[in-house]
Amino acid sequence: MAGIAFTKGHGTENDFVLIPDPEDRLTLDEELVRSICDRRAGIGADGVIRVVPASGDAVADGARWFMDYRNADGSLAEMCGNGARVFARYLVHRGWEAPGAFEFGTRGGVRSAVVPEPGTFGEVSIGMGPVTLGPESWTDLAGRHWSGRAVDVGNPHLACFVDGTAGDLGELDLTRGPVFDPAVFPAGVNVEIVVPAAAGPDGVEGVRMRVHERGVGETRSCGTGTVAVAAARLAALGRTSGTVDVHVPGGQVRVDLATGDGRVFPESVLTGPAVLVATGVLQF
Ligand SMILES: N[C@@H](CCC[C@H](N)C(=O)O)C(=O)O
Repeated sequence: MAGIAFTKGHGTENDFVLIPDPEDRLTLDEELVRSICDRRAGIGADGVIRVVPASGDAVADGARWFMDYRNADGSLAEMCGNGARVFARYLVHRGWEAPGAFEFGTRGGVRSAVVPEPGTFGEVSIGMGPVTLGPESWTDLAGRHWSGRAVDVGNPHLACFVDGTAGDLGELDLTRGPVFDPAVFPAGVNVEIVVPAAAGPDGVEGVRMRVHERGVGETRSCGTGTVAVAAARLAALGRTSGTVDVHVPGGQVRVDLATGDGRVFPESVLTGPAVLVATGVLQF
C-alpha cells in the first residue's frame, strides 16, 4: 500500500496515527497497523484511528463519523478516550464537523464531543457513556500481586488502588504485561495502578496512575482508564457522583461522573488536551 495521508496527534501523550478515509476504501490489517505504530521502523504510536463515515444505527443516533480504533498490536478495542478527543479535534480541524457539540460512532456505541474553535488550544470533552463497576479482582504485575476493582467503560479495566507516593508509582517496572483472572476478563484487560494525589485548588479529588494497556503495553495515559479509576475512587468513598482529577505520566485530565446507584454511573465526561502534531504521507 502506498501514499496514505495521515495526521499524528496525542492526548496527554497517548499518541495516535489518524488516517482519513472519507470514502471508506482502506483495509487496515493487523500487520499494517503494527508497522505504522512501530516506533523505530514506522511513524510510532499507541494506536491507529481510521476516520470513516458512520453507518447503520450510529447514523440514526446522530453520528456522521466513526472512530475505527486499533491498538498498536493491531487488535480492535471498543473505545479509546484519549483517541476520541484527538479524533474529535481532527474532525473540526478538517471542517468535517463544526466546533461545539456533535456525536460520533465507536465500537462501544455513539459518543458525544464538545470541541472548541479550530486554532485554539482549549480542551476537548467527550461524553464517555455509562461506567459500570464490577467485582473485586487481582493482577500480577511489576513483580507484585495487586487487588483491584473491575470497571467497564465500554472496554475492560482493573483499577488497583494502593497507599503510596508518586515516587513509588514511578519505580514500577511495567514493561511486562499483567497476569489476570480470565474468568473476570475473558477478552483481556487494561490495568491501572493508582495512588492518592492532592486535591486541586478547587477542592476536586485527585489521583495519580500508571497504566498497562491491553494491546499496547505501558502508555503515558489512557482516557478510558482515567474514567475507570475515577469511578472506582468515588465508589470507594461511598459517593454516587462527582469529579476527579486524574494525573498520568503524560499530563492531567478531569472526569465528571453523573449520579448513579453506587454500581453504575449512567454518564461520564472526560475533559483534557487533544493535540494535532503533524501531517504526512505513509509510504508502506
Ligand atoms: N488508550 C485508550 C484505550 C485504548 C484501548 C485499550 N488499549 C483496550 O484495548 O481496551 C484510551 O485512551 O482510552
